[in-house]
Amino acid sequence: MTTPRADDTGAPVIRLRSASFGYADRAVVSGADLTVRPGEALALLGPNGCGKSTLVKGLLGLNDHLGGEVELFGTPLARFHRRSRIGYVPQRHTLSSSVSATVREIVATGRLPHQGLLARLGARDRQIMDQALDVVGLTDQTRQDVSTLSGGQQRRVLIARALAGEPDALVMDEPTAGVDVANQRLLTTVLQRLRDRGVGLLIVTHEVEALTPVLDRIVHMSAGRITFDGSVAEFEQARRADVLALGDPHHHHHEDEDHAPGDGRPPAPWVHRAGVGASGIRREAAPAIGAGGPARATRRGQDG
Ligand SMILES: Nc1ncnc2c1ncn2[C@@H]1O[C@H](COP(=O)(O)OP(=O)(O)OP(=O)(O)O)[C@@H](O)[C@H]1O
Repeated sequence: MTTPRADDTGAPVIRLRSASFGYADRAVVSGADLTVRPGEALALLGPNGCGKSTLVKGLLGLNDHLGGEVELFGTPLARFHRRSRIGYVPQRHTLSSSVSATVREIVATGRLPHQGLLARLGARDRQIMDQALDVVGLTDQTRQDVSTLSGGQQRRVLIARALAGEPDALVMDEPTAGVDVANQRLLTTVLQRLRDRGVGLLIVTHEVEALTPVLDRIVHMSAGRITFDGSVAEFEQARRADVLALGDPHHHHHEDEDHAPGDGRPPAPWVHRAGVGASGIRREAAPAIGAGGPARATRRGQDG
């Protein structure tokens, strides 16, 4: 039995149209248009606090969807239930030191959606887990308690867990943070292989250089808005021309730099997307979303 690696209908794995996300009705990300197709790898860049994590969590239904449309594999977010098709590596390791679990046990949870209730791990499950542990370089640590691992090793456990789920799309929030160069390379090779098999990849990162061989496109955000969406070469051009006010991708800025006011620059010619380029790069605070009523945007898919 073979599992299809990409959506049969050819629908984008992720599609946002003018999507807004936030917390408790405060929009942090506004008017985001973004499409990830099967076999496409995108990096999402931008300064600290611009809303990258909010965007990726939002499209997974992990915070408030305040406007616009979100579709996963062609299905509106509110009606999407095949969660196991999307692997998610959250930002910062969330493996609590108060929970005692081995590396293998954590990775095994990645197989849960593929098992029946109370089902035991079969030979195939074990094989996939072994492969996942191998590609992140943790084969020798499988019996170790995760609380004894370094931050970078814990990130690799979370990556292995996501890989063990055999997802058709992978959303990763800074997967290479704290991971040494050798393992970053390993991860890049794995991501390349997944992409070639039709898996769609959306990767939030501050370390785009390590991932460049995998990437089809780079998306850049600033102050809650997507300000660039283009090829790696176009991004490099834009960066060299300094038309995006990209800043230093490694720069960790302070609280008060968040949502910097407009810098008055003209819209970047590199911004390909209709609606961003056409209206220029908007850097002012996002308009209040949902002012027309309490409409929970998560229901939009059903309403219209
Ligand atoms: N759970 C939350 N509740 C309320 N506000 C939040 C929450 N998480 C993030 N925010 C706010 O949303 C804004 C964007 O944060 P987000 O984490 O999405 O940025 P980011 O681009 O991923 O930053 P970084 O590169 O530092 O990870 C920030 O102003 C932050 O304070």
